Amino acid sequence: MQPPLPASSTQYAQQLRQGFRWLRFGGALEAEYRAYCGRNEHRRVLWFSAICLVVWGGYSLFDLWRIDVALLDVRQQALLMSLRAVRVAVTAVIVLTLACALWRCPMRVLQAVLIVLGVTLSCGAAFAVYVYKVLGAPHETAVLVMVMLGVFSPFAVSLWVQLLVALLYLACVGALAWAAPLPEVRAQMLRLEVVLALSALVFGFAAYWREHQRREQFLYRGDAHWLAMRDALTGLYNRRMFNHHIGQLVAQAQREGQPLALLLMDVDYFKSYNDSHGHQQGDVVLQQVAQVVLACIGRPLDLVARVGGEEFAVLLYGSSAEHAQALGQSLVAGVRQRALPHAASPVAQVVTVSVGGAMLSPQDQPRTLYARADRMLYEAKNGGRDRCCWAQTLQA
Ligand SMILES: Nc1nc2c(ncn2[C@@H]2O[C@H](COP(=O)(O)OP(=O)(O)OP(=O)(O)O)[C@@H](O)[C@H]2O)c(=O)[nH]1
Repeated sequence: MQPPLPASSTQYAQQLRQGFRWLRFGGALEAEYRAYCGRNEHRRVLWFSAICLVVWGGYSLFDLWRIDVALLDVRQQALLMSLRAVRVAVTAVIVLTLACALWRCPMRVLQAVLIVLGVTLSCGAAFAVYVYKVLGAPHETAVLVMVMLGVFSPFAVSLWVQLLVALLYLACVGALAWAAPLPEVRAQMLRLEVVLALSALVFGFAAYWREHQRREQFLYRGDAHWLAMRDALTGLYNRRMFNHHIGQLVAQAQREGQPLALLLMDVDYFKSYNDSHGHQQGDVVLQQVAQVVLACIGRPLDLVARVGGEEFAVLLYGSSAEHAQALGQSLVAGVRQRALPHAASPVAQVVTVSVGGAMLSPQDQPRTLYARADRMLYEAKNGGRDRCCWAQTLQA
């Protein structure tokens, strides 16, 4: 359980200070951001592809109804058939995207399908305009700007991928202009190319700021979340998180019949240390002590918190009494071995700690377990400090 957050507060704050104008974070933050973005993507893509299906399907049905094949010559009929084949292919890609979102397929697959959808949908729409122009049928070029909106809407892909799709789209319109059999069709496709290039610029700019804002929100949220859960000096959990976890772990241990140990640790004569070495140096000692504790625990469910000024708590889930007692001794020895000079301490010439520990009993509440460990801590203090005392009985 320690630490559950991959990045530290300073990493979020540092990235905010550094900026991210290329829409990319450094180190592990980028992976964390992508995982954060991926949480609700399936639902968004589901809605997006459902809307695409309605719009694209609606236009396809409308075209089936309005164009009379009998009035076309053989070449025109072949062109219309190829458009219908394109319409079916695009509809299939939309349905595939819908299915991927519905069955919550892996993000990588969803992203790949969205790219294919972006390319086929936009190029399919450009091809439709081309065919109508060649057939002399009326068409609405504004639909293509809507397609551009569709290219820049999907949330699951980055802006760079969206721009790539837009470029492919523009290349497709350019190719159609080049292949156009009539000069007026070519001119129409070239005009379209200019309109689309301008709209890609506008939509791309808007998409840039949307992603920039999203990334900024992620960093602020990450920083605030980290600070709400952690002690800023040591990076350990704070008292609030400790209270939350002890309640959960006590309930879980009692439900599953697992042992749970609580150790409370307090730096000895810390007031004298601050008085003689200064508060800043005192802060360094607290950080060193936190490192000792972190070095001593290693199992995934072990939890360490700074629960007071110079007081730390360790929760060991599933740990035997022997293991917990040995760990208490290691904490005392570990801090002593750091050999942090403490000339004002009557116990030793170095910083020492006292530890009190207790095992959870079946009738315990979080507060009774805490009270028992706290009594042991006082016993360790009264017994001369620089030691670990353990509750002999399970009763509070
Ligand atoms: N440097 C520093 N000091 C702190 C911090 N939080 C609390 N303290 C100090 O910790 C000291 C705790 O003193 P006491 O509670 O009297 O305990 P003690 O001097 O360690 O004595 P014993 O616990 O009986 O051994 C106080 O002087 C606080 O000002 C902190 O974040 N940094």
